[in-house]
Amino acid sequence: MALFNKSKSYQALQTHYSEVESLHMRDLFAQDPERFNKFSAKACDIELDYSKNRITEQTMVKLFDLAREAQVEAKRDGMFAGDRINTSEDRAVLHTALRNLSGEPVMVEGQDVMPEVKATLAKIKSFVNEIHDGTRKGYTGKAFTDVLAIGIGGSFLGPKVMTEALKPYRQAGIKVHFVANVDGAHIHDVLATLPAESTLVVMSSKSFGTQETLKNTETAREWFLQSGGKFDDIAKHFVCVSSNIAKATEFGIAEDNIFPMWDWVGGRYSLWSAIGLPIALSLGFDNFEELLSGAYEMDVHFKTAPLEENLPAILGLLGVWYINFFGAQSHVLLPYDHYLRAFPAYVQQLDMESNGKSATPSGEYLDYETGPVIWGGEGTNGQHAFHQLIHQGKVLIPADFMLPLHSQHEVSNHHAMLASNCFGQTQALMQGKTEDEVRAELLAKGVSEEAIAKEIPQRVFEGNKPSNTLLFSKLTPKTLGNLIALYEHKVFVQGIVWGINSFDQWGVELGKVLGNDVLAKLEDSSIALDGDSSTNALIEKFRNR
Ligand SMILES: O=P(O)(O)OC[C@H]1O[C@](O)(CO)[C@@H](O)[C@@H]1O
Repeated sequence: MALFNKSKSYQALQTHYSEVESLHMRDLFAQDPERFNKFSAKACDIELDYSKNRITEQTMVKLFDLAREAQVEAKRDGMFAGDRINTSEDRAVLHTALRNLSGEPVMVEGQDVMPEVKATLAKIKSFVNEIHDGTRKGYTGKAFTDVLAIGIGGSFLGPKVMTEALKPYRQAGIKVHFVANVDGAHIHDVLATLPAESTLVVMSSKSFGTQETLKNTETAREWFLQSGGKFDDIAKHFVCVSSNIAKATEFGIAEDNIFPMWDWVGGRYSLWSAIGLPIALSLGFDNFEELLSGAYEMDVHFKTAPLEENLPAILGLLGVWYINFFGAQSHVLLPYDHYLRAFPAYVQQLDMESNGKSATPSGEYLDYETGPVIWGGEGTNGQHAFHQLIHQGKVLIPADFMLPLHSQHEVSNHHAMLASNCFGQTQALMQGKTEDEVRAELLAKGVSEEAIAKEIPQRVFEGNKPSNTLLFSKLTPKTLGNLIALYEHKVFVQGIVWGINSFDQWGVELGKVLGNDVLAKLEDSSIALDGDSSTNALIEKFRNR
């Protein structure tokens, strides 16, 4: 198959781009009162308004052609069917099996994985229920009051962000705390607040080989032993989630306390597996199941809806439009929902670790851009911080706005104010403010012509800045499942279009290897410093601190 930028549909889009580049959305809206209806779609609980994009009907036709030429539909079906699409690691990619509520088998190498998936869910359910009803107790006979969840990357962000997003659904009587960073300040501060006799430690590491997680777990174990726990009590207080059962048992975790996961679940796609145990501990198993069912709903939509109505396809293709034709290098996520404030950080790993690639699986280097920088933060806070650059900076930053129609807490008219800011921002980004409007405003204030001439360039908003708006009724576990799966599949669509493997992450390996080499040098000053002069000097400074 031709590389993305050699394909017929890419060439067609390039010609089309030169025809539409100068169109202003302000005019497109004025010319077509049906624009919202033409460019909006709904799936599950999510309504997507993508009318404020620099597109015409022809743009979308051509983008769908691009997806078809890249065989997005066939490859999507391959992923759901267990094809080994993570070629560099020779693995299937089956996070969708973890929320497969269809009752249909999912085969990997001739074996149905669903019985194992269901057995693990049953194990999570009974474990969580026993913690919540106090059947499982700590070493002094007290019921558990706290959970210390240790993990990093996909073994941290999913559980952390979901439990934060679903705060109103948390179970009373149990608090979940997260530690990821190897910076001792993190675990120090968290441990200082925890009662050892009623704290359950959940260590999550797919590989059971991640330096930060292993160190934090060792530190937690020492703390436990120094706080009154005996060696034999460890089994009551420490459980782990891993696909590396051998390493976990070698580390001293009782086999019964290991929740399995599988190599066909990528770390950044793993919150649906036992990696989600802290979510179930925080919210209760039923809410965890609701999260899974929301993701399943989106899977069904992604699998069955024609591309023209397919939310992940639409979002993915619009991203490609801006990255590869308009030269956008970043994409901003703007949840207008306090509980979703960490959502950009979650999607940052999902997207950047998946699509931060520069070669095809068959070994060709790419001469076009792939994954963008993902960033963002909650509205309205960002409006008083970084939105300035999106409105008037020299770079084009497509935005996704997100808003629940109902707040978890209807306090006074806060929610209407929040919504008005969200919608008002998308409107301002789209329409901008013209020279004439600025002039009229300043003339009315009695400003001189000379001053107006200087002021105009500073006060004009070019507008024509693209945004999507995603509305949902309320941030429930199910809707959050919809939303996360939507972004997972968006990333998949883009990866297919760009012809990359979205499921490996070789780019993080070199840093790990060099980090270990440096650690040895920091801890043993007899090791010769044989690196570059900068790294040698930095090590020297640390040795001599
Ligand atoms: O669950 P593990 O194996 O500890 O890995 C944690 C994270 O580290 C990474 O492998 C990157 O270093 C991520 O992909 C993963 O989510």
